[in-house]
Amino acid sequence: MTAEPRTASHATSPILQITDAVKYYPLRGGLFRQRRNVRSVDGISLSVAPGESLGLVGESGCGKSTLARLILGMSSLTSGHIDIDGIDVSSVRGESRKRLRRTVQLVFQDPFSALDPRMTIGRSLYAPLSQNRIGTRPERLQRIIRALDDVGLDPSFINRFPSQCSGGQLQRVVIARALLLEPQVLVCDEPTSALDSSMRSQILNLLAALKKRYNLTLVVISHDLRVVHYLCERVAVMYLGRIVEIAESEELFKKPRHPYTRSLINASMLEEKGLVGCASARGEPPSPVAPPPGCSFHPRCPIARPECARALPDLIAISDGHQVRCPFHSAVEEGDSLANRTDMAEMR
Ligand SMILES: Nc1ncnc2c1ncn2[C@@H]1O[C@H](COP(=O)(O)OP(=O)(O)OP(=O)(O)O)[C@@H](O)[C@H]1O
Repeated sequence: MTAEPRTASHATSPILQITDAVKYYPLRGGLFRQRRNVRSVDGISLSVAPGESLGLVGESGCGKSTLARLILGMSSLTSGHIDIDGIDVSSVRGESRKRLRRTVQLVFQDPFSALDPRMTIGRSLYAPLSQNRIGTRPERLQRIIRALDDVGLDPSFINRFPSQCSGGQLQRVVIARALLLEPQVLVCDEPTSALDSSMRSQILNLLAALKKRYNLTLVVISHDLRVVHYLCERVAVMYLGRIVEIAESEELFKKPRHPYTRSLINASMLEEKGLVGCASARGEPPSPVAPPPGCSFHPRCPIARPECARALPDLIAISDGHQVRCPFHSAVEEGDSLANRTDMAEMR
């Protein structure tokens, strides 16, 4: 691995600004037909600088993909505001939706389902260019060849069908398709979870190199902490629709301050030792339909006190760029940290 993936860039104004984003899905039915909601995203505020990479981590169901869909304008906000490069994502229609597509693109999790098996790679790549009326036919072909070259594939892939490609090659095609409209922001939802470990490193290296070459802003969603540790300058930890901790990647993995972040890191290290299936924190995550009162992590928290059940703690700044939603954060032990592990180096 040669590229230096993580470099900080905070001086400029944000390209992505999320302000108090809420997404509730109404639940119908139930015994007394009462109105209830799944609180998928429950008041998230974030800003991401141009060229920065932000990781979103948390257990399954914490709202990572919902937040990604909101950023991409694929789902509407219940309340709050999302702005990408001056585009108000919540009110995009017609031409501004096209502008949004040219600004932010999604790298899908599963390359096998992301591409139509009946279409050649060339036709799959041609479609977004013709839909957005970009260039003449020869210019579109040139763009496709350049995008394939960017991801390390030669022009012969234009005539191949997905079934004639490996999983790693297909993920490269998916990344090429995301790059075709020259976006500034790439949202990568579990970009390597469908790949084996050797392919995973290659795709991570490719994303890091592309970020550097095109000054891309990355929002990386992953349950694999090593992926965000490798690719991201900052990491936000989500629990039940809220951010519980956010910090520069190195700081977060060396000095996690929220008990939930600590337990995620512990679980990640146990999984690497082959103890798969171990819970990241004791018990199951509570239902997002009826989250516990106060701090929603308190029923599973090893350092919970009676007052944790009473009021939702604020996200408080404990050092420059490091915020944590726990007033008892100083009781969280540092212990062994993911950032100190030698096997983290193997990702590079
Ligand atoms: N369309 C929907 N209707 C109702 N509930 C939904 C919908 N989409 C997501 N949810 C619920 O919102 C919560 C957050 O889901 P989301 O997929 O965003 O979590 P996640 O962190 O991305 O999980 P995973 O890692 O498993 O994809 C879950 O409880 C999920 O069941």
